[in-house]
Amino acid sequence: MSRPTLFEFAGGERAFLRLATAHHARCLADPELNHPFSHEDQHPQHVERLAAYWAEVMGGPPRYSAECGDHSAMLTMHAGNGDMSDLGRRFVDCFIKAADDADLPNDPEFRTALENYMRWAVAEVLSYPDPTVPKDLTMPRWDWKGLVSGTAG
Ligand code: HEM
Repeated sequence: MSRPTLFEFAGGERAFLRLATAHHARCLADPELNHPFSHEDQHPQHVERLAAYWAEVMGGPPRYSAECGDHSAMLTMHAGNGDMSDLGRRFVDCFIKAADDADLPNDPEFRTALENYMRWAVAEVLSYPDPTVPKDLTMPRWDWKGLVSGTAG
């Protein structure tokens, strides 16, 4: 029998929704991260979109690509903000703690894969301090061993 994807192992869409909800709550509670997340024009479905994005990266259905946008659009949304390394560290920290809040499986290999993904993903977001992001970057796919396919960042 083949090993489940990280998406399946986490518990599927409901688990990712719990993770994104917990992560967003932690971002709002952070004294620095709450600023970027406190704009009035915040997308009303931000948490659902974030959950769909992470789920797709971890082997879930391609809902983000089908309904929300592509990887280049996601990076463009974060680009052009100069040095965000402090926010990036805080973002990773919130993500690690949110995995506990959301009751994701406590398996050490699973948690390491999640953490490695988020460190990699934040580094990619931070690599665009200027507004220009290449078009048509493919969605990354992350598995137990790391990056399987998609942008090399
Ligand atoms: C420095 C760290 C980060 C900050 C401060 C940040 C901040 C934000 C903000 C302010 C939004 C827009 C919310 C809205 O108006 O709806 C957003 C959207 C989003 N972010 Fe981040 N983000 C960070 C890192 C990341 C990373 C590393 C990922 C991916 C792993 C990510 C994935 C997304 C996605 C998928 C959306 C929703 C896009 C959509 O609505 O289609 N973010 N982020």
